[in-house]
Amino acid sequence: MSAPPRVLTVAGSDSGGGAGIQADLKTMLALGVHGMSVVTAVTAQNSLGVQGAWELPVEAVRAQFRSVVDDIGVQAVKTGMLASAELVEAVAELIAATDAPAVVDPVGISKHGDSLLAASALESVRTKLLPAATVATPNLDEVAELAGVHVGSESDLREAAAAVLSYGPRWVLIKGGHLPGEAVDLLTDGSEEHWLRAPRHDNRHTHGTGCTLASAIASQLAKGQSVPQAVAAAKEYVTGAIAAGFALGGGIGPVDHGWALTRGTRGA
Ligand SMILES: Nc1ncnc2c1ncn2[C@@H]1O[C@H](COP(=O)(O)OP(=O)(O)O)[C@@H](O)[C@H]1O
Ligand SMILES: Cc1ncc(COP(=O)(O)OP(=O)(O)O)c(N)n1
Repeated sequence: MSAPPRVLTVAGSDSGGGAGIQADLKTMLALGVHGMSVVTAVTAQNSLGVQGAWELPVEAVRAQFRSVVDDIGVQAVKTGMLASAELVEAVAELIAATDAPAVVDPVGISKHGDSLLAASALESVRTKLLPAATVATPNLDEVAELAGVHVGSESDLREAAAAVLSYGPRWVLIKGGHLPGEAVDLLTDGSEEHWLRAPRHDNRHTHGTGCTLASAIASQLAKGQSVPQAVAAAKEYVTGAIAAGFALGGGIGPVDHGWALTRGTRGA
């Protein structure tokens, strides 16, 4: 039997299982690829927020990456929480030297407002990490932090995309999830433009949306899809996961990574 496509996530651990490494690996399983991980940081996290975060040494991150890439090989890489300038720079160097496409989710703060990236790392994200990205997937807070563009409505998304593209990713997907109304995102490489639209689901249990979308894009790229195809398929997947998001703990519950596998059977 032939091996499935292999996808590597380089991200932080979310003990609550809704975002980070855990979201990425569940997404990869749901989308039929073999998921692998490089842990960059460990968070103590639940539906109420982030109670603690600890970075791994750069050496441990490099060693995990080499172990996976040099033996098993990867068809796509996804990056998430990188915590510090040192980790951002090390990971940027590793992915730039790898042939596989890289989906860079420049994670800054969690939905609860907890910081997952040191302010001192922003310049390394701009100058080292974004240029190594095949697709960068900032949300609106990250666009404001990285590029100084404040998006107040859909009509600002083009300006935001141009600003992020100026740092060098091949494609950018600006996620408009924090805007009111339809959930609209803009994918562009500076010449092609793809608008992705989905109905907004009035569900507060949306923890992990960004991680889930980025790892779904990486999974589809690993299967050989083009960037626009991969992003369209990933948008459909994350929209289903948001619609099925469920309550856990006392705060914001996770999206349902397994929605397409377990449709109608959860809780049965
Ligand atoms: N309530 C919602 N209903 C439908 N789609 C949503 C909703 N909230 C976010 N999205 C979509 O989820 C994806 C992730 O976006 P977003 O939540 O902005 O990312 P992040 O988790 O990085 O803040 C985007 O495709 C966005 O349009
Ligand atoms: C360990 C870890 N990594 C990333 C995030 C942010 O995840 P995201 O998908 O953007 O979801 P929200 O936290 O915004 O719901 C995280 N929380 N933890």
